[in-house]
Amino acid sequence: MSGTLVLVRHGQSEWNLKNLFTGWRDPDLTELGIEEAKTGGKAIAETGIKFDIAFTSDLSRAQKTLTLILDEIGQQGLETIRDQALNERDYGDLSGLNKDDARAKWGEEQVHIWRRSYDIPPPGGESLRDTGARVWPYYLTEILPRVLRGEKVLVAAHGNSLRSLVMVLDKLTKEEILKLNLATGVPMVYTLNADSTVKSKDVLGDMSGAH
Ligand SMILES: O=C(O)[C@@H](CO)OP(=O)(O)O
Repeated sequence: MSGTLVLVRHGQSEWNLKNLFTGWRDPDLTELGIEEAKTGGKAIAETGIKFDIAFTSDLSRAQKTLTLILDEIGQQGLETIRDQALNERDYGDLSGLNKDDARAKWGEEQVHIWRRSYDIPPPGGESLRDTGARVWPYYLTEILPRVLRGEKVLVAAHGNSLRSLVMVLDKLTKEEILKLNLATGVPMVYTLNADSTVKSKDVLGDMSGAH
């Protein structure tokens, strides 16, 4: 029996809007972010999926996005597990800095490497590989077994914690993951085979504007 896994990045946060590195800091959603979460929820509602459980991180922007989605799909009160294993990549010393100021200081290329490379961490923070080293075991032990039992599972998390998952699910190389950006509030619907590989992937929205 194959279940369903829906991954969604939180809606725009105050610090996304201000163009600040966020990581484990905890800004709220913006008005636009609230709308994005609702739009993502409406898109899920159209599929008719009813979830058995939801997972989210320890950070408000992901938790609020989840609440807004659950409102839209009429599943308020769904059992939800919060865990910091799903938190955003820790941006270390860059947390709270403006991304354009960082480019001016360290150069466009270096900042892109810190933001999107697989194994080069920002100073004092986590690389995508480091992030995956906590997200992936959590997925394997807590989330995947439920999907393989046929449950429908919703995960509301973050740009880079989800990139680390998508990298493995979609079998992306280090080069391919460098180019992958996830849009805020756009759900990705996966069905899995019994061997845990991906059977289908459906993106409910537009990822092309993501940066
Ligand atoms: O600041 C962050 O924590 C992340 C997500 O917003 O930014 P980036 O897209 O640069 O990895």
